[in-house]
Amino acid sequence: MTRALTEKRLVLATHNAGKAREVAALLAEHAIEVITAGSLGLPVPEETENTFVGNATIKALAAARASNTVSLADDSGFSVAALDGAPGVYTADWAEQPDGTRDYAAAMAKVERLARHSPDRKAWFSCALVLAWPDGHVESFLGESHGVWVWPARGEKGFGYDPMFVPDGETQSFAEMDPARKHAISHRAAAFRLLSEACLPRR
Ligand SMILES: O=c1nc[nH]c2c1ncn2[C@H]1C[C@H](O)[C@@H](COP(=O)(O)OP(=O)(O)OP(=O)(O)O)O1
Ligand SMILES: [Mg+2]
Repeated sequence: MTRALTEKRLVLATHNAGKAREVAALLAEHAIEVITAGSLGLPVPEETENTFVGNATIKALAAARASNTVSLADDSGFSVAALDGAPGVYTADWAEQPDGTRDYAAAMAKVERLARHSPDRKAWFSCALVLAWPDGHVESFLGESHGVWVWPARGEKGFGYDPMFVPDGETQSFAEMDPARKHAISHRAAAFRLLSEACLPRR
């Protein structure tokens, strides 16, 4: 049985500020407040699964158990058809530098270098959203946004790989468009729509 989300506050189990901003905005539309994992000093669990839903489940359950509060995790990534779906669940790893910081310009350049020889420019973002309760119950949702990768990367808005992705039917990259536009058509918005249909009681 699907479990409804009746709480008005939940823990957002992410340490990524770009994601936190987008998910908090989606929740605010339903008058749900967010407690950040950072403010509770929650540990960053290892993402050992090979699916987005698997890794989001690890992060959501760890936060729910540690905080004794219903928690929402987002695991997401960028996939390129010519690379058989890579970097996929390893999207964050491709940006990781030896000193632990992330360099997205370098990560995007790596994608371009490996994919430039293929005429197939199809790419997509995926987002798994998992809600977890302290008793171990979970609800999972997967959203995608399909389009093409472009080079050179363009735009300053958004975060991560946004500058090299143009969704189908759009001319601007995710990093060029108004945040409200990304918000309406993104993988994260698609997953959130499913979550909201399944778990958010209609008022
Ligand atoms: O809308 C997006 N626009 C651009 N890039 C994006 C997007 N959504 C995810 N991404 C990238 C960021 C990160 O390189 C990877 C997710 O990795 P992922 O492990 O899920 O998140 P994370 O480590 O940044 O934060 P955390 O695990 O604490 O939630 O995909
Ligand atoms: Mg992560």
